[in-house]
Amino acid sequence: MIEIRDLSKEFVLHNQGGAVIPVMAGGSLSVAPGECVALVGASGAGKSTLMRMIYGNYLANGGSILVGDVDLARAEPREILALRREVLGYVSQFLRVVPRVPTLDVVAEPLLNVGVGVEEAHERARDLLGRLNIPERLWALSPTTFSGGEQQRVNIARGFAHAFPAMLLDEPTASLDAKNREVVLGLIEEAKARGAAIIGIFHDKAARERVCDREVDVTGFAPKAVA
Ligand SMILES: Nc1ncnc2c1ncn2[C@@H]1O[C@H](COP(=O)(O)OP(=O)(O)OP(=O)(O)O)[C@@H](O)[C@H]1O
Repeated sequence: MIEIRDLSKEFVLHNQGGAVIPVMAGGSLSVAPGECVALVGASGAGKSTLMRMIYGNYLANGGSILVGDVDLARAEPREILALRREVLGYVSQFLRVVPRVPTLDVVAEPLLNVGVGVEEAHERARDLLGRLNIPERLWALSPTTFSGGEQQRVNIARGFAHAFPAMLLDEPTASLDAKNREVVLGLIEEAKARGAAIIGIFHDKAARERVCDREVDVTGFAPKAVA
């Protein structure tokens, strides 16, 4: 489902004399439906950079990143937007929303975007918000004033609303209490069981060991030392 081949990436710092920072050269990784792969490696190894390239936020310098039949290293912006709507989900660490939109609509929106009816979308949103212990009295309010933990859980509910065939998870259990951490691990397991291919960054080692099938150390994607 996700097939990365011979990926390379370097950053050029135009405001610092055009300094070139090579981050990746020859990275390859493949994730099958129903599989969860954890990206590991020391701070600065390139985990976030790889996730951003897969999501189409950073452009690769070489190689290919196939998600389904779209190559993110070459795709047009409209193809990337369609892929993000239908195929590739991304659960970031922080919620970013349009102000004044009620929480229930924030969570239901990804379903409405793929053509699910309002009733069904709201039903799924209510189910997720309930499971993630967001009190019902908050569902009609915008999450902008919610606590950090509540916003994170709304973000997770939104990220898991549509059954994306491929998902990127950036620290999905960070700073959650034990009860909600358990709910999120359950959502990840359900996504795997329905065939989602998942790539995640999990600093929570126990979570990683429970839901991930293998670890890939992105240090191995670093450019080999050049003389
Ligand atoms: N936008 C950018 N411009 C320039 N350099 C960048 C940019 N983003 C990342 N880098 C560099 O790429 C390298 C990899 O960074 P990245 O954030 O991907 O690491 P990481 O493995 O996710 O680290 P951490 O675990 O600390 O989040 C670092 O050397 C970083 O300085």
